[in-house]
Amino acid sequence: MSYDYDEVEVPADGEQITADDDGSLNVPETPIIPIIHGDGIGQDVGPVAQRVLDAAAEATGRSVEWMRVYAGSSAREKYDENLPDDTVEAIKEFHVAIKGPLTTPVGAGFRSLNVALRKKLDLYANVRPTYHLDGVPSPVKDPDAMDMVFFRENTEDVYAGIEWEAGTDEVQQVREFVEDEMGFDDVMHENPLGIGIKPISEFGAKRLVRESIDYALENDRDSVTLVHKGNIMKFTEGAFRDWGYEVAKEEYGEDVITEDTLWDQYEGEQPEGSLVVKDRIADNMLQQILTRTSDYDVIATMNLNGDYISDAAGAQIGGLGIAPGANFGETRCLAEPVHGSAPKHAGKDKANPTAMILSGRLMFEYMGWDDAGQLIGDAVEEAISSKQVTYDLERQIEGGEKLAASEFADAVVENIEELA
Ligand SMILES: NC(=O)C1=CN([C@@H]2O[C@H](COP(=O)(O)OP(=O)(O)OC[C@H]3O[C@@H](n4cnc5c(N)ncnc54)[C@H](OP(=O)(O)O)[C@@H]3O)[C@@H](O)[C@H]2O)C=CC1
Ligand SMILES: O=C(O)CCC(=O)C(=O)O
Ligand SMILES: [Mg+2]
Repeated sequence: MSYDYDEVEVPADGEQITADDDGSLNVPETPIIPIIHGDGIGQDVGPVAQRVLDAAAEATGRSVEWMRVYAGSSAREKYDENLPDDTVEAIKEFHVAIKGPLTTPVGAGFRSLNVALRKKLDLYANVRPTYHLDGVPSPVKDPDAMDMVFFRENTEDVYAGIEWEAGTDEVQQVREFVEDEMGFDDVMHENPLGIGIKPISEFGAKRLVRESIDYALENDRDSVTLVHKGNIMKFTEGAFRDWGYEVAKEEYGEDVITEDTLWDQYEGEQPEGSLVVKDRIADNMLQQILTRTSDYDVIATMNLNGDYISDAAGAQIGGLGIAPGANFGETRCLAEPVHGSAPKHAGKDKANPTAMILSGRLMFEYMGWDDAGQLIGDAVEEAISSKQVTYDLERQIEGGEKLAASEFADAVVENIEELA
């Protein structure tokens, strides 16, 4: 196969992951995997996570040929742009990739490159499994009760970036349309004001909810909860809830029961092996994850709610340094931690690489490398439970040994070699 990239060097060794028409992946023993190290602490956690993933691959008789691709500051240096076509094309072509965080300026400047990647690659499900690792300090009494998997719609909502800046002709045009043509003539305060639009489609909602139910059924989970603010945003978040229930009722037959049916037919006692689909209003849900943690399992929600709730849930299992994630589309995966580029900690070799390492675990699992994934999880847990931790956990663990990001990765690699 020949590739036509401007700046990306395709490794001479290694093979491409390919996909069949039925959506199954063909993963060679030496796959080429694109990696974006990321901005800010991405410079620290990206390369060291790569080292841990190498060790796990090697310990299970495989190897990864990494292919550096660029976005954010690294792309500005190489290409003088934020998100080169090379990067998008490489991830498209090679199917499975991993990235560190990318910085987005607040209030002005370019739009999120993270969102752009998800949209351009149609990675519609942002999946964030949130579970407690042995030995990780947590602000809650029973951190093990947190074992949720967040499915966040990744391509629409106010996150899609349809908005107009205060003082522009465009915002005035939209204002006049909304007031004069649509009849909302007594709703907005006087200028200056900014306006944004929140698109939520049946297509987007249904494919996300479908993905979450499939996951729940395959993994013997007890429930999928649709999280929305549909009492207020009736035709967007309320519609998401309604479309979600439609998928559950129309596409899964008796495999799935709704919470209403659970009460009407089973007096609230969930039948063994069943999957219940329920819904909760988003503000209530943010307290329920703390007060009734074990009642929730798989969560399906829209882009902005999913962003907020996954950081909040991450705090319950020890903070953002620990929380992994991955974006999925048809035959594609782009793994990335929940956290951002944490600029104040950048370049100090101190940020916790666990979230990036465990995102790599998700990527390996997507590739069918479950044994390598398990090894990574065990090796990380072993390091943390023996109190070898980075600054974020050390400040909460009595007698903890504070390690640099690279030293923590060394400890995990050592554990991988011992456990293998
Ligand atoms: N997917 C992506 O690429 C994302 C990008 N971003 C972008 O990142 C930038 C910074 O965002 P910000 O709101 O500060 O959120 P961040 O997630 O970058 O950081 C917030 C805080 O979380 C803690 N933290 C985050 N990551 C780690 C880690 N690996 N190890 C230890 N602690 C960690 C730190 O807390 P403390 O200082 O208390 O130790 C840090 O100050 C923004 O430009 C934002 O747009 C944000 C989220 C996701
Ligand atoms: O794109 C960004 O800068 C922020 C995105 C974010 O917070 C997230 O996806 O969790
Ligand atoms: Mg976020």
